[in-house]
Amino acid sequence: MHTKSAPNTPLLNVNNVSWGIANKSILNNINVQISPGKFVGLIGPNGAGKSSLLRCLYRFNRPISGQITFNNHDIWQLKSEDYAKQVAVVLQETPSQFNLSVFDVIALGLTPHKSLFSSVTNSDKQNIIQAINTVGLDQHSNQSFESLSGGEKQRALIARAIVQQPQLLIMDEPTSHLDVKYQIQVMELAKSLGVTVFASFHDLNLAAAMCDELLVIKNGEITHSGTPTQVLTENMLAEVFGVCAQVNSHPQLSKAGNSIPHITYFYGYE
Ligand SMILES: Nc1ncnc2c1ncn2[C@@H]1O[C@H](COP(=O)(O)OP(=O)(O)OP(=O)(O)O)[C@@H](O)[C@H]1O
Repeated sequence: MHTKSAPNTPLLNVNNVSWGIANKSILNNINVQISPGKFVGLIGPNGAGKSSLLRCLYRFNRPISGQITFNNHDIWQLKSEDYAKQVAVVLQETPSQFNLSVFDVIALGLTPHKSLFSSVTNSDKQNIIQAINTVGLDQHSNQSFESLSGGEKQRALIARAIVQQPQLLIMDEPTSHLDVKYQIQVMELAKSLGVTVFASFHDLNLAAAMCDELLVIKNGEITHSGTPTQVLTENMLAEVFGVCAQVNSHPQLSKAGNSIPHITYFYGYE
């Protein structure tokens, strides 16, 4: 399946999706539309349902009701390898990659595109090397993946996603263990790929700077959506996150020339 969606058709459409476990409702009637080429952020307090929703999108959680379509196809009707060709996932916890080298981990991005016994071609190798260079890991290509720093691991996983050539990149708090430089670097790298990205964030200022649109989830329901300026208001921060904050404009504009909201938190308020 390689159909591209028309510019105004959502790439991903989440229609009235609910999910829960053992009679506990965790996601309630979620409606989300992600347009092609957008960088969309998912924010919300701990336990709000961010990972649960993202897991529904990469078919780890099967919704109890509702439908998720990708390019107008129900994702549960697609063959798993077809969906894996189109959707790459970068998670917060790096899965153990045994003793694979950085090169080998990045080469795993080819897996959905290869039949069982087909070998890595010269052009595949060139694509892998190019992805390694893009994320700045050329000096680490033969190093074992496990020995990389946290930020280098996340960059290697993004390189794996680049090799996979997906239409949609899903990222679940991919920067939460990283220092501030790597947080910015990993997100800017994801943004530079030019693919549609749906990512969850805890750092709301980073989300404001990176995202075209934000969705807020609380208690398993989407409560706010829109541009960062529309969503990141002092009222929303008080209602949803329970914090007292002031929202100003960041001194920089976004690459598209839009104002970027910047949050200053106040301490000592209940
Ligand atoms: N497999 C599961 N079994 C039982 N409860 C679950 C399961 N998955 C999620 N939950 C519960 O659902 C709620 C939402 O969890 P989820 O991980 O989606 O939240 P989150 O917004 O990603 O949180 P955080 O910001 O803390 O990572 C939590 O109360 C969590 O304990």
